[in-house]
Amino acid sequence: MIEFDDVHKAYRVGGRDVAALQPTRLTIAAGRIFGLIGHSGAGKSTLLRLINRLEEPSGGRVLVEGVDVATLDDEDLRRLRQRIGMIFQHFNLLASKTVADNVALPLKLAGELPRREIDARVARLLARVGLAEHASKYPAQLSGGQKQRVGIARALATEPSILLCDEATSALDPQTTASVLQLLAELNRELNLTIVLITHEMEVIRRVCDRVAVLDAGAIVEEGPVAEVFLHPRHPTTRRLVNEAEHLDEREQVDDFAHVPGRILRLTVQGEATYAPLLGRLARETGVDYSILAGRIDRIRDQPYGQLTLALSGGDLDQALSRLQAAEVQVEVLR
Ligand SMILES: Nc1ncnc2c1ncn2[C@@H]1O[C@H](COP(=O)(O)OP(=O)(O)OP(=O)(O)O)[C@@H](O)[C@H]1O
Repeated sequence: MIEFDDVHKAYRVGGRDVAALQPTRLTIAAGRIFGLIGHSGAGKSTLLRLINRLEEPSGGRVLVEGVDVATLDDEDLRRLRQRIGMIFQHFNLLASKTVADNVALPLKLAGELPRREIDARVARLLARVGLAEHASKYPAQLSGGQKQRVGIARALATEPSILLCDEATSALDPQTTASVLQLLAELNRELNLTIVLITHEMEVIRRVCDRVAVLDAGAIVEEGPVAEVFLHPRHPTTRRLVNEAEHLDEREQVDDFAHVPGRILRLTVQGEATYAPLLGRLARETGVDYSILAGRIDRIRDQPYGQLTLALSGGDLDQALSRLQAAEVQVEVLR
């Protein structure tokens, strides 16, 4: 578990303090994938780097597995960092070393394992991330996705319980992003690894995270289970981030529907109910007509969900609304 207990951070710039993180309380449960999202400059990297003390807090306490990281001496801090792996947007691999030597590096620096065991662990890790045949290549000979897999193998070399991901997929194309996120989700399950990832893309959060915190101007403005935050965003920044992911413009959408007659509703369905023949039945039983104005059926991590914007007209509208509510559909009346 990682806890932020009233942690704040200001950087000293040109003789004055610039606040990067407002006093923050946050708990990140062990074994889960926790996402931090926000626009550029929101304070995501600062928050992440406080966990392994790459940044020192200006106040408050950061607790990792119950230990206040500020109290650690150099030796204990070194051990903490072995338990916290980290991967980066631009991979940070050493160009002059082979893939295998990059992965072996943290183990050589730790100086705790004999050469034979290091080699065996590196081979195991490279096989796990799908790079067994690339062990003696150099980073320049790899694709972006392969480089990030090397980064992941290196981060896992010291068998950490926590993995910090700093915009780990931001330099990758969508397909490669999906496969790297899939790998992170598998590692989370196999190793019971706690993953904290930062991103500016809601899609990344939707695909892999269990919980999410939204950062805006150095403050957490919304925090909760991904399905809750993604499907029912409350803060304007969260709504903007969700709309960016959906390629929607909230204002435009309302204007688009101005000429559509009837009541306009947004329906949200989660789990197996997503696939139920809901609308046909509703139309038959209540006599309402429906038209679908916008919608998406997809998954949040492994859970299906559907979100549809509908116009309903004719028939018994009140009965239609109460039937929808009874069918475990969340209904928002937009107009
Ligand atoms: N070392 C530093 N010295 C001075 N100011 C800093 C430093 N690091 C970050 N800042 C400032 O702190 C604020 C938060 O930065 P941070 O990098 O944590 O945000 P971020 O959300 O990770 O942004 P990005 O997505 O652009 O990396 C910004 O205003 C930034 O300019």
